[in-house]
Order: sequence, then structure tokens, then C-alpha cells
Amino acid sequence: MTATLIDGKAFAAEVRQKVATHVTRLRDENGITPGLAVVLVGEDAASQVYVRAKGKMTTEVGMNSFEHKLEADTSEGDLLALIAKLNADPSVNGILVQLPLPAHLNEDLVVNSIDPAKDVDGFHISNVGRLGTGQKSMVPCTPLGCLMMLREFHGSLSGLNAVVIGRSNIVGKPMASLLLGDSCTVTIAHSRTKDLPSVVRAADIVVAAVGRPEMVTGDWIKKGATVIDVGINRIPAPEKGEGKTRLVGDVDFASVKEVAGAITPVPGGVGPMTIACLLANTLTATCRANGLAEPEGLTA
Ligand SMILES: Nc1nc2c(c(=O)[nH]1)N[C@@H](CN(C=O)c1ccc(C(=O)N[C@@H](CCC(=O)O)C(=O)O)cc1)CN2
Repeated sequence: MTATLIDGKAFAAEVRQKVATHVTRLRDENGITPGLAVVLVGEDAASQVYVRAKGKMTTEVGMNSFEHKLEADTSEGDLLALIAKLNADPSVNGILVQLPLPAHLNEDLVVNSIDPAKDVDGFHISNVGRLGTGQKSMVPCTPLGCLMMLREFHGSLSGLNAVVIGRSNIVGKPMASLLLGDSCTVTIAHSRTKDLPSVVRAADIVVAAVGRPEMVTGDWIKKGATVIDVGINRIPAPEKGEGKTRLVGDVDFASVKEVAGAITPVPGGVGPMTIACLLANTLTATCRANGLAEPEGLTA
């Protein structure tokens, strides 16, 4: 059996198109243009790429993009002062601080200084608590993208066995809350889980977010299961030439696709959905701030 490919790149393009349609309507009917502020501290190469892509896609859907690039040695006080300014700015509906931050900055303190209503990453402790208790919240972009793809592929997720591998605050834990919210039976597995392959073998849905290149192999997967690969790992690729690299997920695509019913690729799976969902969240935050109906199908 060869699994159906869940094309995250194509799905993300559809989400961005839906967002763009709503943004046009907001402008024409309500005179509102959503604004997203992205803050980058330092010069991490991957972060620079992601922030550039976020700015480009924000303007492509018709929103205002505000980019703030700060020196790597920016003090916590200066960063918090910028966030306070963005919190108070009515033209800014969404605020995102690109992670990881340089080591001298306290990530929790910084994230929790963002107005929860503008926290389009869904990382503020208030949004984390709201999601965990089933209340309306801002939902972290990567797990929201995974949920959208799963809903699209399966329809109802009710009663399915889901195993999330990884317990990070950014992906694993919110992913588990979202799957529980859709009435899955959820297991969070991690590096200390005993006999991980047999835990994963019981799953109808596997979300791999562990950060270990190609760890999940075909013999771990139940026949016909849906496999969502959140991993983005750059590994050496000597076959492409000296010093070259390639991107792989946490899933060994070649062996898993022979057993799974459906699978997301890396690249072109979950990654593009992360930015599409950031735009969806910015739209949602704008609608909520203005007392307007939320866009359907773009939130959890
Ligand atoms: N504040 C945040 N910081 C970070 C987040 C986040 O959601 N909020 N997530 C990641 C990085 N990230 C977005 O910020 C991100 C990662 C990957 C992709 C993506 O499209 N990847 C491509 C491959 C790209 C490549 O060639 O390197 C893919 O998977 O197809 C988009 C966004 C950490 N920080």
C-alpha cells in the first residue's frame, strides 16, 4: 500500500486564499485592514527566512505587515517596551515574537507580556489555559494547521486513537488539547515512554513532533493510519555534494508511506500550514477585536 499524500503546500495556499477573501470583505464592508507585527531579535538564519516569508504572505493576503528587527544584544527592557507599544497600537491586531530568542532573554516573560487578544501565536499563558479548558482562545499555528489537515482528510475525528509524540508547549501539548477537543482518545508519548513503537502502533492518527530525524519507521505504524510529520530537521546529504544538506521530518517517509493510509511530506506538509494559520489567527483576532463574526473553518 502507498499512502495518500496530504499536500500541506496546496492546503496552505487554499487557507491563504480564504483569508484574503475575508480581508477584502473586512476592508470593503467595515473599513478595517488587519495588521500583523512580527518581532525578530538577532540574526538566526532560519528565523530570518521565516520572518521574511511571514511578511511577504501577510501583504499578499492584503494585511498590513509591521516588521521589527532588533539587534541580538537588545535588552529585555527594550523588547518589553516595544511589545507594550504594539499592545497599545490600534493598527496592530496580531503580535508575534519569533522564537527562539537569544539566551539572555526570558522567553516566558516576553511571550506573557503580549496582549492575549493579540497573541496570534497562542503562546500566552492565558491562551494556553483557555485552550486546555476548552474555552475560546488563540491557538498555536502549527497544531492548528495539523488539525485543519486532519479534519479535511478524515471529516470527523471522534473516537479515533491519536498518539502525539513530543510534549513541547508549542506543538505537543496544544496538539493533544485540540485532538481531545475533537473527541479523539489521546496519548502524549515522549522520550521516556516505554515501548514507544507499540504505543504508536495502536494509533489511528500519529503526530510526530519530537525533533529526531526519521525516528518513526514503517514498522511502528498501524496499517492505514494517518501520519502527520511536524519535524523539520536538516541532515547531511553527501549524495548531493560535499557539505550539502537536506530536510527530513521525524518520520522515515520511505518506509512509513508503505504502511500508512495518509502522510504529510517534509518539506511541503505542516511547515507551510504554520504561516497560513498565523494569517488565519490574525484575521480571527481582528474580527474578535471589532466584535465581528469569526471566519468559519479558519479557527479550532
Ligand atoms: N513565534 C514563533 N516562532 C516559531 C514558530 C512559531 O510558530 N512561532 N515556528 C517555528 C518556525 N516557523 C515559523 O515561525 C516555521 C517553520 C517552518 C516553516 C516551513 O514552511 N518550512 C518548510 C521548509 C522550509 C525550509 O526549506 O527550511 C516546509 O516544511 O515545507 C514555516 C514556518 C519556530 N519558531
